[in-house]
Order: sequence, then structure tokens, then C-alpha cells
Amino acid sequence: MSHDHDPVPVTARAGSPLKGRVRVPGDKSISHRAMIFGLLAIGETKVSGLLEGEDVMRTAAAARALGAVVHHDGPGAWRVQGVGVGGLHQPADILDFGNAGTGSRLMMGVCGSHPITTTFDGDASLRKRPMRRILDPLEQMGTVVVSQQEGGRVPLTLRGPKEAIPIVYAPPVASAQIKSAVLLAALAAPGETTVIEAEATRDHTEKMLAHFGAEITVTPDGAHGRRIVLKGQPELQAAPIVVPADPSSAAFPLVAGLIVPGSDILLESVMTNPLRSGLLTTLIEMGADITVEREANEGGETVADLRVRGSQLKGVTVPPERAPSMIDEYPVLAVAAAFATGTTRMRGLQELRVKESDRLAAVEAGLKAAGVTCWIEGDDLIVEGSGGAPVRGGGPIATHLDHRIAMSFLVMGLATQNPVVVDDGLMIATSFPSFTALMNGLGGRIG
Ligand SMILES: O=C(O)C1=C[C@@H](OP(=O)(O)O)[C@@H](O)[C@H](O)C1
Ligand SMILES: C=C(OP(=O)(O)O)C(=O)O
Repeated sequence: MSHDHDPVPVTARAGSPLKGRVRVPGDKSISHRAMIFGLLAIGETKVSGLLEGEDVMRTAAAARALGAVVHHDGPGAWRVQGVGVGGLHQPADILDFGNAGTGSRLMMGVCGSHPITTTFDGDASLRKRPMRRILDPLEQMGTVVVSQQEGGRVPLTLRGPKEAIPIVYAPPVASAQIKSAVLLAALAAPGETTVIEAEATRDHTEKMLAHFGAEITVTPDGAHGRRIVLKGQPELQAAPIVVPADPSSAAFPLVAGLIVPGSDILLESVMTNPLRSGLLTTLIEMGADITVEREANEGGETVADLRVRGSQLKGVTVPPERAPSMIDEYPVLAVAAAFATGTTRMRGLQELRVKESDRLAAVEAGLKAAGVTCWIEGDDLIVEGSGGAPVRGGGPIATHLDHRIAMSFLVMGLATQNPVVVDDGLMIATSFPSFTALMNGLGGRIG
């Protein structure tokens, strides 16, 4: 399935300061998991605040194909009647995940440990992404990889064992997707499965396992790591899910509010889970005028209003151990760095090479096309800030089917001398369908 589409260029222009208050849509990671846990539970899971982006809709379609009954009751409001662990149906057709790494990898874990045969496919971007990292632990658990493309890429077909084997697994890279795939697969295995992560990554799967009644323990391991032990074959019970606002989406108006002089905006109830808030930490280190207000709890996650005002940022070094807590935010951080005083060095970004695009290369090329001095040294990205002098802008910026590259450079164009044009805005709908309307509602000029 190639999902070729005619690209739709989009332009952003500088204008007046950004003002107003907005709430960005629901978190993408939690929304995928809401559908997956709904599928694996007994009873009806009610979800509010679900992100209705294309990636999550692919996961909803896969949940249906595997036997769930999925109802859409209104904006963000969904109900999922599950089949229970062990109860997955044999899907009639291939599972097409479009652009979504999270949906496809987590569902490989779910399907790969059940006695069914499933074929996974996706768009031209997903077909380039490495899946060996998921297939390796699944093979240890007894999954047969019936067919795959070179290097373990989709389209690929998995056949699950009659009964999966519990394992002890240390993912070779810091990845919540690998961890989650193993934990979801382990639900169908008897006994205990252990995942040991050297660097803690987003913990939504662990929290939701506990919320749905699984026996799971999480303990610190080493300087930055965690040891997660899950007891297999639980009966997961449906439980309500409230999806908080996505900090990875909030990153775009947040950075726009900083780089457009005179801006003053309030982002309502953004999730502040510490394993997701590396960008906030970094921007505050850079001197950003951001205040964290009205802290609260929403559906088991901490949230807060973020008030942001236009600021002259200064360059910093971002340490590699911070990468898991802001992995999707580096493209937009690089845009912020282009306006800072001095140099920003972002260290340890090797994982950016295997996202929807090679984000290291895409950010470097885009910044250069817009007149910014930057370079890559090993796995580090270095950006020289303009120090308050105008940044030129330009384009067209090549987005390579990557929503975050498109949104990052459109944010940049709100503050550059000349407009910024991105070559294709269609992929924005995978994670943030209301992006343009929301930014323009604050006074942005994107179209
Ligand atoms: O588990 C998740 O929901 C995600 C994990 C991260 O990927 P990796 O696990 O590949 O780092 C992140 O980039 C992705 O957007 C969402
Ligand atoms: C990397 C991302 O998503 P995924 O891996 O789910 O495609 C992202 O949203 O930036």
C-alpha cells in the first residue's frame, strides 16, 4: 500500500504577536493505547479527549479488525468493547497503519503473541522504518516472522504461538515503543516478563496496565533506568480513560509564542508527565518566559496551564540523557535555537534518524534552506542562533512525509523575514489535524 498523495504546499508568514488561550488535542501516545487497552479488556472502555488524528484512527481500525466493537459518540468521546487477553479474532485483511510507528509497533506486540496470523503495512515512510527492534523480542517469545522486507520492514506477516514464552528483555535502544510491544505481548504469556530499560522512557503503557488491573511493578534500575515486571495472562477489566492534552503538540504553539515578539498565550491543561517534559525543561534553561500554572491531575497524569510570552532565548547544551523525555520535540527546539543568542548543541540524537523521516537530516537541510547556520557532528545537532537579528526564511522545505518537520518549519515562518513554505502539509493530520486553525486562531498566518 503506497498511499501516494499529491503534496499540498503550505506557507507561514510573520504577522502580529500571537495572543489567546487554547487547548491542544489529546495525547497521541495515550490515544493509541486507549484503543489497544480497550481491545484487550473485558467490558466497555469509555474514552474522552481521544486524539482523532489519522494515526490513532488506524489503530482504532486495527482494534475493530481484531474483534473490538468501537463506537464514536462525539468529539473525542469513544467506547470500546474488548475481546479480552487471548480473545483476539483473526483479521480478515492486512492491518494498514499508514504513517504510524507507535500503532504498528504496539500492535505487533499484541498480535505477535496471540495464535493468529497478521500482516502489517503502512505508507512509504513506515515502510522505511526499522521493525527488527520489535521482531527480535517477539521471536524470543515464540512469534514466527512469516515474511518481512529487507531489514525487518513492513509489509511483514507474523504468526503467533499457541502460548507465548515470558522473557527478560533489555531493549538495545531507549524506546517506549519497544518496551510497550514487549509488555503488551507478555500479557498473553504465562508467568513474569521483565523489561529492563537503561534510560526511562514514557511510562503510559505501565500506568495503563495498572489502571486496567494487571499486576505490574516498576523499580529504579541504574542511574536513569527502570526494571518493569509484569505478570502475564491477567484478565484486564475495562476502565475509563481521560486523555490529557498532548505536550508534543503543545510544543508548536509554545515555541511560536516564544519566537514571535510580543506574544502572550496560554496553553490549557498540557500533560506535564516528567518523562514527556524535556522540552519545557530545556526552554526554561534557555531563558524562556514560561509560567506553569494551575497544576492538576487528569486521568492519572499531571497537567498544567502553560503561559508563554515572547522571549529572547539563549543557546544551551541539551544532554543526551534528556533525549527520551523530548524525543519528538527536537525539530521544533532546533527552530527555537535558530532565534537564540549563541549556539545550541543537542546531543545524542541518533534515534531521530529512524522517525517518520531522518529528522536530523531534514532539520539540518530545512534550517540551511531558511538561512540558518547549523551542522551535524556525529549524533549531535548544532544550531547557531541569530541573536535577535532577523532569520531569513524561504523554502520550499522538504518534509519527507513527516508531520513534525512540517509543523516545526511552519512555526518558524511565523517569525522569519520572508515566508517559509513547506512542500507538503497533509501529514499534519496524522497527529494534529487542527494545527493550522489553532495557530491562526492565535493570530498566526498559515495557509
Ligand atoms: O511509545 C510511544 O507512544 C512513542 C514513543 C517514541 O518512539 P520510540 O519508542 O521509537 O522512541 C515517540 O517518538 C513516538 O512518537 C511515540
Ligand atoms: C515519532 C513519532 O510517531 P510514530 O513513531 O508513532 O510514527 C512522532 O509522532 O513524532
